[in-house]
Amino acid sequence: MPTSRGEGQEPDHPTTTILRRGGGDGGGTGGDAAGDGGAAPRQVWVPGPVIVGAGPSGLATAACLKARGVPSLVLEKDACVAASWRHRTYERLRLHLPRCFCELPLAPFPPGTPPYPTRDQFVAYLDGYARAFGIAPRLGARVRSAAYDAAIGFWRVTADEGAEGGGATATEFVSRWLVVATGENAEPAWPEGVEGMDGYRGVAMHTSSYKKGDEFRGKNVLVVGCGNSGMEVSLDLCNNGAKASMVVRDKLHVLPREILGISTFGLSVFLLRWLPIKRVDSVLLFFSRLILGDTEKYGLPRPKIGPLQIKSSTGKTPVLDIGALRKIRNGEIKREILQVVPAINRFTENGVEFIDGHREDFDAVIFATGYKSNVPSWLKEEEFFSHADGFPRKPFPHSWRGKNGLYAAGFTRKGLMGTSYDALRIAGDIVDQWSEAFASPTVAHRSSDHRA
Ligand SMILES: Cc1cc2nc3c(=O)[nH]c(=O)nc-3n(C[C@H](O)[C@H](O)[C@H](O)COP(=O)(O)OP(=O)(O)OC[C@H]3O[C@@H](n4cnc5c(N)ncnc54)[C@H](O)[C@@H]3O)c2cc1C
Ligand SMILES: NC(=O)C1=CN([C@@H]2O[C@H](COP(=O)(O)OP(=O)(O)OC[C@H]3O[C@@H](n4cnc5c(N)ncnc54)[C@H](OP(=O)(O)O)[C@@H]3O)[C@@H](O)[C@H]2O)C=CC1
Ligand SMILES: O=C(O)C(=O)Cc1c[nH]c2ccccc12
Repeated sequence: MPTSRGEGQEPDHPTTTILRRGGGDGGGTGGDAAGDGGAAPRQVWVPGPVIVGAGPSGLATAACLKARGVPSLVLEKDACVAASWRHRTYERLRLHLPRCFCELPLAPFPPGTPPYPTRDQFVAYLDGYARAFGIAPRLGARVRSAAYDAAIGFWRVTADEGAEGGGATATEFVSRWLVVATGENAEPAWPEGVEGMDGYRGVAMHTSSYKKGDEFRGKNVLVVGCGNSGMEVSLDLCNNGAKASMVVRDKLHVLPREILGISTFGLSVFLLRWLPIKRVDSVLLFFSRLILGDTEKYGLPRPKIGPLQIKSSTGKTPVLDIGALRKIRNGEIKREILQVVPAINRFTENGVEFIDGHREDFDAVIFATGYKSNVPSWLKEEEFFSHADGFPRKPFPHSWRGKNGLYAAGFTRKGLMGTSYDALRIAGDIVDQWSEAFASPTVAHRSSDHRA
């Protein structure tokens, strides 16, 4: 194993070693010198990969590495693992794909888990997963920059720690490998060009902050956006006695969650083994019409291209209906169909003005306008990751590996199945290099000889 030049082991992460502390006090091992205003960040050498993000993708990658004897250091900005699921989803959320497509490698869901696990069951599964593989991420470590240092052949990853207490401490982690696992849904996407939000007297929020419908009982709520979040939040509002209206700005595919008792997703995966994607789309649309009726009649016209083709080319997930469509049909969820972008022109004091000029009062406006990657805000690399959207430039199945030890876990636009694929591929690739490092004196020498 490559050896370190550092002074001592970090107590909570035995895989890391302090190389140098801020302010140039090369000899100290305590935390005293770290984070002095303006001082260089303290440095920690990480023998295995640095993984950014302790969601399903980061945990799965760390577990696959651990199972094959390679340590890693997971950096997580929040105070817990699975923070997106725990803190940025609503209470009644269930996985919309059956559990067999959402399991992470090497660990099935516990017996008794229902076919579509609830959010709390999924979070408990992820907590147990981290425990089972002994993954103890460095929590409260927000990565603010990462760059490859070609001169030494290592990644320099800088994280701010302890920001909650006021004074953030910067630490630079130095590693041969960097796994980006910050997620496709790292930040809420707000529509641009909607003015007047400051003067709006009601509640304006993104679906990532929506928890439950009770708070909106009896209220008039506008949901902007009609993906799975918009549909499910509208349904939850409706089930909790709120009056929901939904902005639908474009055509979309709504599919039943199940067809003939089989999950629509499972059926798709099965059919794709035998048929081209276009034919599978035809089958799905045939059954969807049979089960849901003609969605155009309810103001939800379908795009010309099929749902799986759209998912595969743009990443846009079809809506898997869990009951909202019936509410739309019954008029319990009102549609504000507006084909123009942006659909809302501006906020008024008590509601919104739509692009066609009509105004309506709303007690709350919930943006279900999706998410974006945050990779461009911190990764100083543009060959593998696109700066425009923060995704790898190459689509699945080539999206997992870049150059110089850079990897992406969970950017396949294929949900948790994509996460498992990435984790296994990435771990396999790093394990091969790790084994070579043991065998080859050159690589081992290069690692151990590094002085930051
Ligand atoms: C509401 C919702 C429901 C979904 N349901 C399903 C489903 O049923 N089935 C399915 O297959 N997929 C589903 N998805 C897709 C979803 O993206 C994945 O399921 C999964 O959460 C992706 O895991 P991840 O680890 O890649 O990202 P995340 O779970 O988002 O984890 C990323 C982690 O990185 C951390 N992080 C971000 N930036 C930094 C930084 N700069 N420094 C340090 N840490 C950072 C975050 O705090 C977070 O903990 C759903 C998505 C949403 C939004
Ligand atoms: N139960 C579950 O498992 C759930 C899973 N999810 C998953 O989470 C991910 C994110 O889903 P979601 O949050 O719905 O995001 P999506 O990106 O899937 O959907 C965003 C929606 O907002 C619309 N939109 C964006 N900007 C505007 C605007 N300015 N005015 C009007 N409409 C706008 C989009 O329209 P357009 O299409 O025209 O761009 C689209 O309908 C998906 O992968 C989804 O499948 C989400 C909820 C529940
Ligand atoms: O939940 C999501 O958004 C997913 O990405 C899961 C998913 C991947 N491919 C699909 C095709 C149809 C519906 C959901 C998905």
